[in-house]
Parts: sequence; C-alpha cells; structure tokens
Amino acid sequence: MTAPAPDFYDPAAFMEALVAAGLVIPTPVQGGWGRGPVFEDLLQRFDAHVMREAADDGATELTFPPIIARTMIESLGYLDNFPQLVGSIHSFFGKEAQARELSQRVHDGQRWEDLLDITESMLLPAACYPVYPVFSGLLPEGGRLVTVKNWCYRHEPSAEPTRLQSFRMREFIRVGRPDEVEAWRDAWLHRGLALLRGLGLPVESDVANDPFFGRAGKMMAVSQREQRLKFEIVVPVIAADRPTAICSFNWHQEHFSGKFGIRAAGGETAHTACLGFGLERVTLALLKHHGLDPAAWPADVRQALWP
Ligand SMILES: Nc1ncnc2c1ncn2[C@@H]1O[C@H](COP(=O)(O)OP(=O)(O)OP(=O)(O)O)[C@@H](O)[C@H]1O
Ligand SMILES: [Zn+2]
Repeated sequence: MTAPAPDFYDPAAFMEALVAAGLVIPTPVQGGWGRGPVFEDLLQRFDAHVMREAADDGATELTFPPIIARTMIESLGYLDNFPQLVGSIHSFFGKEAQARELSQRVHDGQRWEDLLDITESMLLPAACYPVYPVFSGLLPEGGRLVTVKNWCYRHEPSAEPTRLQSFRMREFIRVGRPDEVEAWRDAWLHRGLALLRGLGLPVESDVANDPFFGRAGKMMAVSQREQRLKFEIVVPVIAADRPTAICSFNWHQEHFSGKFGIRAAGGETAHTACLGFGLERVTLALLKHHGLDPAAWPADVRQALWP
C-alpha cells in the first residue's frame, strides 16, 4: 500500500479534486452541490447493495415526498430540539397588487420575503419521520419493518464536502416489543459494520448524540449518551482524528409510539428504532479510500457493487 498523500485529509483539496473529476458539480449553495453521473451511479449502487444484503428481512418499502406537514414537525418536538436545522416552505398568497409589489422589489434589488406566508409544509429533516404515523394502532405479532429512501434537508451550510444541506438517507425503521426492537438494533450494528468493512472502509462504531440546541440540549445529549440510545458508524473522510458518521442507529424507545398511539401485539406501548445510511457520505468515503476512479477500485469492492 502506498502512503496517503500529505493533503489526504484536506477538505478543500478533496472538494477541488471531486469537482475536477466531474464527480461533484458546484452550485451557489453551500452543501447544495450537484452530483455527476459517476457519483450518482456509485450512490445508487451502494443503496442497491444494502437492499440486497437486507432482502431476507422483508422490509416494506414506502416512498414519501421530501416534505412533511408542519403539524408533524411541531408534534415531533423538532422545534424544541433542533430549531437551528429547520427548513420551512413559504409561498405567495397575495392578489394582483401584492404580486406587482413583489416583482418590483425583486427588480429593484430589495428584500421581498416578507410578502410570503408559511405553507402547511416544511422540508423533511429525516427520512423516517413520515413513517411513524403509519404504525398507529395495534401492531401484528412480531411488529413491523419498513424501509425508505429520501432527500433530507438540514440548515447546516458548510464548505466541507461531507456536510450537506440536502442529502439522501436510506433508512430502516423497526417497530415492535421493546426486546424485539433492541435486538434488531444490536444485530444491525454488527451487520452495518460488516457491510461497510466488506467494502474496504475502516469503520468503527461509537455511542453518539444528536446536535440538540442550546444549554438544555447539552443535558439531553448527555442523557442520550448515558442511555446509549444513539450509535454511529464512523470512518475518516475529511479528518484522520475526527471521523465522519456514515450510518446512525437511533433507539427512540416510546418517543414516537407514545405520540402516535403505536401498541405492540400484546397491547403494551411499542418501541421504535431506526438506522440510516447517509448515502452521499458513504459515497464520499468510498471515493476517499479507494480513489476517484471507480474502475481502479479493489476487485472485491467492485464485485460487491457491480454484482
Ligand atoms: N449534513 C449532512 N450531510 C450529509 N449527510 C448527513 C448530514 N447529516 C446527517 N447525515 C447522514 O445521515 C445519517 C443519519 O442522520 P443523523 O440525524 O443520525 O445524523 P447526525 O448524527 O445528526 O449527523 P452529524 O452528527 O454528522 O450531524 C448520518 O449518519 C449521516 O450519514
Ligand atoms: Zn430515523
């Protein structure tokens, strides 16, 4: 093996190389870059690989748009925990006169956003959120397993290639008796590590916490860690000493099932857990570790992704 180049973990140099190779297409939005055909092909191939590995689990695939009801965001407590990340959809509800004013202000280079009003929707921050209400009521024996893939929005603009404002997640969502759900989470933690190591990524898992807002948020983060409710699989992508989370496991216990009245087959309140692969981050990790030309990737990695 050759030693990595000195700039191996320079995020700006990595981004520049991705752009020069046509893998990534710059746009004026930080963390809003476009994907070239090779990048997108790799991302879809990784997703297909995950779906093949999970095929025997029999997850039901559901598809939702990348928007979510404002009332859902309110009831999920997202505004209490992550107000810094939200994306809210606004539109124009005015009449002719206001439309003329809007147009005039745009042409005059003045601010115009106060002429908009909120709509009933917000941008989806996590692919699993629309799924929980689907489970409302009494679950069948053995609970349920659903998978979704979706675009997620988080307002965390950054020039760093692995921190996007709009990105995709492949998630699996398990709901059932507390012991079933915990066992599923534990099993997938091992499966996830094996799957990613099988693609030549030097991944590790660790207890983690969500980026809860503010001072009260610090305490929530500590408690989440103490209860070991969140795990991440991490791999160095833009820094050797600060590995990037490419897959996260969240055990919500009764958080969602209490809100949406989800009961296990025996009648007790169910538990839920989800796991999500960050698809752009996995793709970036593969490019970082195997090089920017997928034709030259190790044979076993190619075999897994080009079966
Ligand atoms: N801003 C982002 N850009 C790209 N991928 C992301 C981003 N935020 C999260 N992800 C991916 O989605 C997965 C699931 O999201 P989750 O909410 O658990 O992330 P997170 O723990 O908040 O991530 P981080 O701690 O890095 O902000 C993460 O493991 C990661 O791979
Ligand atoms: Zn989730």
